[in-house]
Amino acid sequence: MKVLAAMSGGVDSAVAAARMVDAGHDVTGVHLALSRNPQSFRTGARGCCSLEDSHDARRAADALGIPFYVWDLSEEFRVDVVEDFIAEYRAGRTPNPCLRCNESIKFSAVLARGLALGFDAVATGHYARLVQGPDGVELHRAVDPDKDQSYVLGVLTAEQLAHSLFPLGDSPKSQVRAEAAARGLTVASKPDSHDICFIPDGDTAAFLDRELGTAEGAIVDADGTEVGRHDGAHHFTVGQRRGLHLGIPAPDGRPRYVLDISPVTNTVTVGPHEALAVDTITAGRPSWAGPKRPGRWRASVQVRAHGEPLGCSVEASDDGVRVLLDAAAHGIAPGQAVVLYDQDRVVGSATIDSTAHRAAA
Ligand SMILES: Nc1ncnc2c1ncn2[C@@H]1O[C@H](COP(=O)(O)OP(=O)(O)OP(=O)(O)O)[C@@H](O)[C@H]1O
Repeated sequence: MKVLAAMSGGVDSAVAAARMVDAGHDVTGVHLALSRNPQSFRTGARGCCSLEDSHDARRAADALGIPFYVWDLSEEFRVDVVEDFIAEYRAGRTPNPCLRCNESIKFSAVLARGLALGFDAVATGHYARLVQGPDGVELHRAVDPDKDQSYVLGVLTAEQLAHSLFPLGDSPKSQVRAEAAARGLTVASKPDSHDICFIPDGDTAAFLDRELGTAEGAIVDADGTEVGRHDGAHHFTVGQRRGLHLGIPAPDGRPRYVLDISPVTNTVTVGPHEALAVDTITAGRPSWAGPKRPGRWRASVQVRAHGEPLGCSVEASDDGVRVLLDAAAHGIAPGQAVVLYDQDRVVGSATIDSTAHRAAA
């Protein structure tokens, strides 16, 4: 097979590419330049699009003896990932940019280019497994639960999965690092990336302040009483407890959590933990990793990256899904994805629009 290995300059994608070479595929490495302002060698700051990363990816490709290219997808990334991220916060929602990047860059723009150039598949260092099932290729959780990235891959369609390869899904991270060292790859000890790649200093609030500006507004209790002030509703996420700096303590002395963000009135509503309880999720922009299931069916749902799977029933329509949780859950934020699983297998995903409590309806 002709395989395009997406090489970030990190240890995972270097080992993924190496395994593709070992498997006898005709492998070409590609590094994506995603930022117009790559971090300089002098700052030492690291993002997925820094010059160091591009250099590391090239060195890994050289060590593997494979051709290597850098593709500039910074405009697509700016529009589809960064602008979407900013717009979502502007709308009072909490986006997941890694998921959007997988959806529109790595397995869309890159895959489309790769297929047009005669490649059969894109291989990445994501931790997830592809399993051949009765209806085609299935996406499953990785064996290493701490590294499992099936949630951020939950947006991939059956068509995209058919042209994807995840060579690391069966391996624990420790094994991947040891393998990189044994192969003599210089990235073997490079630290894992954690933050949002286009915010390398990790200060999301400052990034959003620069993009959206600051705007003072009210923090109110559920009955509308003002209990504090904020300087930008985009600093908050539904379920957040820290950083509220309420002027007036709650009468019962218990902590308050963000219940709702209204961008129209620039108001943040807070309340006690139990007021966060919801058991019904309405989500749009659905995508299906296999055939869409009619009627009401059982699944487990993950509502945030690294969240626990929750038992639920699902009703799917053309424009979204309704998820009926078996038990109420707390802090489910609009803008995040619901990823639906059948055991370890991803069935599909959608983006949370609203939540409700059936008993309160
Ligand atoms: N700038 C990039 N260019 C090419 N591929 C990339 C880039 N960023 C990420 N990828 C691909 O997406 C995969 C997952 O990206 P993620 O940001 O989660 O990296 P990671 O788990 O830290 O992996 P790595 O150790 O390879 O950086 C990478 O393993 C790689 O295959």
